[in-house]
Amino acid sequence: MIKVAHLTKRFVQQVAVDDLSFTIEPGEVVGFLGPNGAGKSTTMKMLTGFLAPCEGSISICGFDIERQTLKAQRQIGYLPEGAPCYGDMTVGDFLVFIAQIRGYRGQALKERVMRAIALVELEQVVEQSIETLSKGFKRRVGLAQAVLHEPQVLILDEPTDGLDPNQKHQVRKLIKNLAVGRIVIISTHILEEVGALCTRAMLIHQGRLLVDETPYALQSRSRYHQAVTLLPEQPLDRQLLQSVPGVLAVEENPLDGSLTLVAAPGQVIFPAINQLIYQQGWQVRELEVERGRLDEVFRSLTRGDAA
Ligand SMILES: Nc1ncnc2c1ncn2[C@@H]1O[C@H](COP(=O)(O)OP(=O)(O)OP(=O)(O)O)[C@@H](O)[C@H]1O
Repeated sequence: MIKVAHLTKRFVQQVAVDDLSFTIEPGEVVGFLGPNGAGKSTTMKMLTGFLAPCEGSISICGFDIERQTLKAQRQIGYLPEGAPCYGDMTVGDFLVFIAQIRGYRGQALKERVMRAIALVELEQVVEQSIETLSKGFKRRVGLAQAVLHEPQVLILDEPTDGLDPNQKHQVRKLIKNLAVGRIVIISTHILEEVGALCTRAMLIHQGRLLVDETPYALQSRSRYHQAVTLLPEQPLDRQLLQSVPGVLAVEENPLDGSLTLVAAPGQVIFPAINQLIYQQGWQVRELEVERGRLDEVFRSLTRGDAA
């Protein structure tokens, strides 16, 4: 378990982290969200013991990060932002080096390195120098060093930043596999990642914890929660659509000519819309219900508008 109480970090110019408190249980995958400069990386650096807090306490699996730093750090695998590695080393040599730093020798070292290589599927590049790898493989090498000692806690700073969609998919799959029974904290600017990967979303803004809930609950704050979007094959009677009970607004999407019917808060409009389409005999090519738009929720919360 991770317990954070009243965590605060001040730099000369500003407060980067401002009185954060939370606990995280094994099995949780927590997404740190927030605009640039929100304090996500600073929080991660304090969680991993690389930066001392000004105030507050952090306990990692029962070990205090300031008083029992090494014991706490043994529980943690950390992928820093950008995943710096030694570029001129081969992947294999780098992982052996990390295993040695972690205190492994002989057969145990060999086994750890082999297991990490297998876990993040690095077999084909073991002999290659790190600087010649694609971004996706570099990130995987970063993940391999983070999981080598099989830590209970994984802290991953923007693990899919800059990757192409295939690589993103692969790294997310890896993280999901690694998450079983562990605590995983990732920071990300990619909102879809939160829905795809996380069991819990923590939105940090100006160093403060603004929201701490499931990704679904976060989506439900959207104006478009339960909205129905339809792509008609003919012009539809908008007034009729607008008059359906629970419909708050009808919006046209000029890019594809589809219509989005916004539901009033707490209303479910899909069945009534579906019925209306059937009754009127309208030809509709696509019809879908939205869970909500995370980018809109993110913007409204971090700009201070009501969500
Ligand atoms: N070593 C430092 N010295 C002074 N200020 C710092 C230092 N590290 C971070 N900051 C400041 O603290 C604030 C929080 O930075 P942090 O890197 O934690 O944000 P972030 O949420 O990770 O941002 P991003 O999404 O851009 O990575 C920023 O205003 C940053 O400029």
